[in-house]
Amino acid sequence: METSEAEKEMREWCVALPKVELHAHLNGSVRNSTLLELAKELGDKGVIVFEDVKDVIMKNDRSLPECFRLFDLFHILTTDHDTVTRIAKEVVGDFAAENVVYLEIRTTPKNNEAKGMTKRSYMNAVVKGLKSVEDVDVVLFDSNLRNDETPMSDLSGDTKRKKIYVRLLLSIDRRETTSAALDTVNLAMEMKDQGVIGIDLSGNPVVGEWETYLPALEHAKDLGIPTTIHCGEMKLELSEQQVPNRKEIQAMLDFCPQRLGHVCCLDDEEWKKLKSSMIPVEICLTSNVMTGGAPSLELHHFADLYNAKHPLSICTDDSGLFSTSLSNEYYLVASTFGLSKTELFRLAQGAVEFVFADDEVKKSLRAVFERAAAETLAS
Ligand SMILES: CNc1ncnc2c1ncn2[C@@H]1O[C@H](COP(=O)(O)O)[C@@H](O)[C@H]1O
Ligand SMILES: [Zn+2]
Repeated sequence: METSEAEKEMREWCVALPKVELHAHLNGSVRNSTLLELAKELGDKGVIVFEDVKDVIMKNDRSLPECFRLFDLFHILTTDHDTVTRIAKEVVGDFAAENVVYLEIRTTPKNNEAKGMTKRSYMNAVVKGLKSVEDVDVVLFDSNLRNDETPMSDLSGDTKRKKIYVRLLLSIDRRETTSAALDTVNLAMEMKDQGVIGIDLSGNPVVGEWETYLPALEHAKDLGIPTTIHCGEMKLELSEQQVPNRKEIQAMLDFCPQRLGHVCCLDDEEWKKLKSSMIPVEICLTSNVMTGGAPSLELHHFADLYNAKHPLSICTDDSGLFSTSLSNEYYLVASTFGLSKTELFRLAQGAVEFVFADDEVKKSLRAVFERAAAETLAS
């Protein structure tokens, strides 16, 4: 009984904690209730069989290959302009509700001729969703920065409107060609004044080759667009695939992106290289354990990197797909690795330094954490 009271108090503390989310895929962050509603609509139209889809959505344990099959299904459910707008709006609302004060959402711009969709129109639909959030102040453009210093997260839980900075990263899917990847980078450049500030490389790690995306990532670098790369997310079982995988991890580290995602399966040399690089790592505990990138929470490489004082940020990856939240991920850090509230707070605060937004935003976020420190750490 006592434990559950303590757990409840800690969980509430993690919700109240101001947080920075740097690794969240739009289509992986959709609420299950929304997916079910969309599936029902398509079921009624005879496009899919609702009962089959329902079971897949509600299933909890998922291997990485299953995740990618599921994403193909999600994309059938979500990929029309109005639905993209809806999910973008909901996802921002959900993060803001748990006191995320700065959010980088990443999403793969999609061409879909049948729906009259281009990568640009897909992104316009995302931006429309971000602009249509009603209950929360969404700050989407740097030029919109206001000078007021209204606390964005209110730890005493009063009714002040929440405020959240939102920025967009455009993902290159590993299934894409060099030219499609280049299109995505050029689109990011075109949409710089609409909250797009970075490029991500993601998708099924057993698909595609580093050399295919490299020209696009180099192009981003030339244009001064920051990049984050999914790196070493899972062990490749087949021996003939282990070679390119090792080569790929090396190449990714050599590329020196601004951040790396996951880094679950590095060998000793690569760990050394990563640690000396000081490239910040986006840590996704639940995701890695559910997809097998990490053997268990207790054995997750978070502990090693944290003890080595490597720059880290705690992230959800796919909060919908893995039924988690950023507050829950912080709770798991505390309950698994025994971090104190002060250490947890410093971890959340530290992530401010790794955001892709400009210095003005960073300054404002630092102030949010400074203000929150006294109250949060006193309790
Ligand atoms: C679980 N670990 C993961 N590893 C690699 N890529 C992932 C991922 N989770 C999500 N994605 C990438 O994000 C897309 C869904 O969001 P968007 O359609 O872009 O909004 C997936 O199709 C995949 O490419
Ligand atoms: Zn990811």
